Amino acid sequence: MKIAIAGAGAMGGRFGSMLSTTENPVTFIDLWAQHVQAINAHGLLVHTDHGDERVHVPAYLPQDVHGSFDLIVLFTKAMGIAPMLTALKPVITPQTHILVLGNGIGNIETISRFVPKDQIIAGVTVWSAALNGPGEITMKGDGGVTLEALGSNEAPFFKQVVQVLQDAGLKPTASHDVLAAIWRKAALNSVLNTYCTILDCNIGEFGQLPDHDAMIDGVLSEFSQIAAKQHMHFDAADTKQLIVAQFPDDKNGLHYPSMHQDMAKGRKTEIDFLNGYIAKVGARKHIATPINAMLTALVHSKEKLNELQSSREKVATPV
Ligand SMILES: NC(=O)C1=CN([C@@H]2O[C@H](COP(=O)(O)OP(=O)(O)OC[C@H]3O[C@@H](n4cnc5c(N)ncnc54)[C@H](OP(=O)(O)O)[C@@H]3O)[C@@H](O)[C@H]2O)C=CC1
Ligand SMILES: CC(C)(CO)C(=O)C(=O)O
Repeated sequence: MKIAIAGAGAMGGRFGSMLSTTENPVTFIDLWAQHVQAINAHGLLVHTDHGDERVHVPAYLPQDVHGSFDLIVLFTKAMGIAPMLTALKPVITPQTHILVLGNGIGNIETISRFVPKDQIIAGVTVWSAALNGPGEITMKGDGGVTLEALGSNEAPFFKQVVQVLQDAGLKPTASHDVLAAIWRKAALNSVLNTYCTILDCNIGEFGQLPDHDAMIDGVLSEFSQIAAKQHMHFDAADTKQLIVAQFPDDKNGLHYPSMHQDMAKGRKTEIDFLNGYIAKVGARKHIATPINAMLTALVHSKEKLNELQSSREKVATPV
């Protein structure tokens, strides 16, 4: 199976590195030229629980990729999906399947604008990773993948994908209700990613805060109301269990969520696909979602402050 990782940052780097241990050829595709150059020059430097290694996988800018792929694993941010698929149009054929495991609600709808539903495999992952700089990632802790073929889980290609993920040690589980899994993961991210970003802490530290219970319950109760309105299966108690399961150091306790990483780098976050989605639907359907609306406003305010501070620094730096 010819595999491309489109968006070879933290998670793309992790999945590409692990998949490259199987017999299937892997190609990295990323928009960041310096990152692509570093991977091609020295391999991707990967810090793991078992030491450091260099992973040698060819990397390309989207406009330089040729040929076609059986599977494109999308690991851009939610807002990067449409630009990446637009750039990859020439290498997407009717045989190409797109696997999307990124965070947020609405990714399937975005991808459906580019390929028919039966070419999409959707899911979620609680593996974690951090992009340290060009050509270097950290991938520690434990995780898993939940996925479903939007065509049929009985399709031979889907079974092959599950086997390849299994061979790579990525711990896949085939699901028959991936939308419920996506909502559960989005709720987890709307708690962990958002609070850790606002409070500037990692997941283990958040778990030690005396008020973490009330903070979790506030977000999840509004998720429950919006899910019920949309006829979506959502179990707040089960989601809370999954959140609490991330606190130990050997799970994701030492991890700074991807939103925290984005904020630290002065990038836009995925807040509009998480708490922001709940607040937006709440406003449209006249359901009060004050907690998710306030958290969304706080994260957008931090993004704005980053922007103001960096433009002040630019003005202050002599040329
Ligand atoms: N990091 C983690 O531990 C986890 C992340 N996820 C999810 O996986 C997906 C990929 O995340 P992650 O690997 O952390 O991301 P990274 O920032 O490490 O990079 C992923 C890719 O997204 C692009 N990108 C980064 N920021 C932006 C932005 N503001 N706008 C558009 N494109 C951007 C990068 O492109 P460029 O080369 O141009 O920078 C890169 O190709 C996200 O949906 C994330 O929520 C899920 C589970 C865990
Ligand atoms: C690892 C995890 C689950 C932490 O919230 C995540 O999805 C992220 O960092 O975006």
